[in-house]
Amino acid sequence: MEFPAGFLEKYEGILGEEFPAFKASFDQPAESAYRVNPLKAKTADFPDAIPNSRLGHYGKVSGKSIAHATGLVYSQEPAAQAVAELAAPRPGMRVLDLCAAPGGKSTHLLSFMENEGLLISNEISGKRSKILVENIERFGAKNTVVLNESPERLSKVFPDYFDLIVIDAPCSGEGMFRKDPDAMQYWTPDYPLECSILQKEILEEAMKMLAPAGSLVYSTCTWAPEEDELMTSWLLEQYPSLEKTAETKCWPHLQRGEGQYLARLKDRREKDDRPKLKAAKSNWNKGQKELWQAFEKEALTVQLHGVYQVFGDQLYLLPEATPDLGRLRIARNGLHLGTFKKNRFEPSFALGLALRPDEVKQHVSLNESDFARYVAGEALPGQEATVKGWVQVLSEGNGLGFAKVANQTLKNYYPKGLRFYI
Ligand SMILES: C[S@@+](CC[C@H](N)C(=O)[O-])C[C@H]1O[C@@H](n2cnc3c(N)ncnc32)[C@H](O)[C@@H]1O
Repeated sequence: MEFPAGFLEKYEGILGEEFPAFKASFDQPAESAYRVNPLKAKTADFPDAIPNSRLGHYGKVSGKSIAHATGLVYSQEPAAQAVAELAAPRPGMRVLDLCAAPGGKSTHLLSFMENEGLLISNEISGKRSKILVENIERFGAKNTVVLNESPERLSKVFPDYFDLIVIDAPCSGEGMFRKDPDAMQYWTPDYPLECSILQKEILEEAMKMLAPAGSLVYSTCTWAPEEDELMTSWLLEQYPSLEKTAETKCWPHLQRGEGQYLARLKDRREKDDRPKLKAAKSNWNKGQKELWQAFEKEALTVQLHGVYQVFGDQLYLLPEATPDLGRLRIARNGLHLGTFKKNRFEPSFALGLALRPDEVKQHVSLNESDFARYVAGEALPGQEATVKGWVQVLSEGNGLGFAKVANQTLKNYYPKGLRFYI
C-alpha cells in the first residue's frame, strides 16, 4: 500500500517497537462485520459473534439479502461498533447523535433504546442526511427525528437538553486507510491539526446541549493524537465539570478491526431542573384524524401514541416528549405514517418496516423467490381469497412495507428508488 508522505514516519515515532506489526496489518484485508437489530420481531442464528459485543458478528452481509432489506442486520466494521456499545443509552433517554450519517452509530444507539425516549440523529450534509433517513427507517425506528443542521443552530434550540451526546467527529480518517485507500488523498502531516480545529468548534456547540449529569461520547476513526487524546485533554481543561470515565483506542495490529478512538466524559454537575422547552404539538385537522383512525382500525391491532404532524399531504408521528423543532431543517419528522389521498389514507413503507407483525391485522409472507419479485417491483398474483385490503408484507418474519391485496393479487408499493434485481 502507498502511504502519503510523512504518515509512516509519524507512526514509527509514536509506536516504536510496535510499528512493524502496525505496518504489516495494512497487508491484511480489512475486517468486515455487522450487527443484529434487536428491534426486529424475528431474529436468526448468526455465526461468529464478536467477543464482548452484545450484537456484533464478524463477516459480510449482502445488501440484497432479506436480512438487510428488512433491517435485521447493519454492516459495520468491528472497531466502529465499540462507540455505541460504550455509549449504550437506556430506554427513555434524550440522545443526540450530532454527526450521524450514514447512521452506523445512530442505529446502534437505537438498539439499546427499545424505541423509547428520543434520538435526534443529525447530519450537516443534505445529501448524506437522506442516506441517514433510509438507514433509520430500515432499522424500524419509532422514536427518531433526523435533522439536517449545523451544530450552531442546534445548540440554540436544545440548551442543556440531552442525557447523552455522541460526537463521531469528521476526522483525518487514518483508521479507514486499509478499508478505503481513497481516504488517504486528503492526508498531509498538517491535516490532523486542521481537523482538530473543526472538532473543537463542534464540541463547543455540543457542550451547550449537554444536560447536567449527562454523558458525552467522543470518537474518531483516526489514530492522530491531535484529534484523539489531546482533544479529550482539551475538553477536560475547558469544562472542569467533565470527568473521563472511559478511553479506548483500536489498532489493527492489536485487534480484529479498523482504527477508532473513543472516550466517554461524564458531567458532574448536579442533576437539576432543565429549562422547559416548548413541546411539539399535533397539527392535523378533524378530517385527517378521521382518515388515519379509519386506517388504524381497519389495518392495525394497536393504537399509536405521540404527536401527529402533517406536512403537505404526509402524516408523521413524533415521540410524545419531542420539543418544538422550530425552524430547524427536518429530514425525517419522526415516523412517517403515510399519505392522505382523496378520502383515504395510504400507509408508508417506513410504517411497514417499523411495526411488528403482531401490531398489524393481515400479512402476506414472501418466500425467497417472491421476495426477489417483490423487491423488483412486481405484483404478486395468487394470494388467498380471504385476504383483502392493506397487508404488511413479511419476509423471514419481519416487515418489509405495506401492500394492497385486491382480487387475490398483491399490488406492489415497494418504493421505486429502493427496487433492485437479484
Ligand atoms: C465520521 S462521519 C460520521 C459517521 C456516522 N457517525 C456513522 O457511524 O455512520 C462524520 C460526519 O460529520 C459530518 N460533518 C462534517 N462537518 C461537520 C460539521 N462542521 N459539523 C457537524 N458535522 C459535520 C460529515 O458530513 C460526516 O457525515
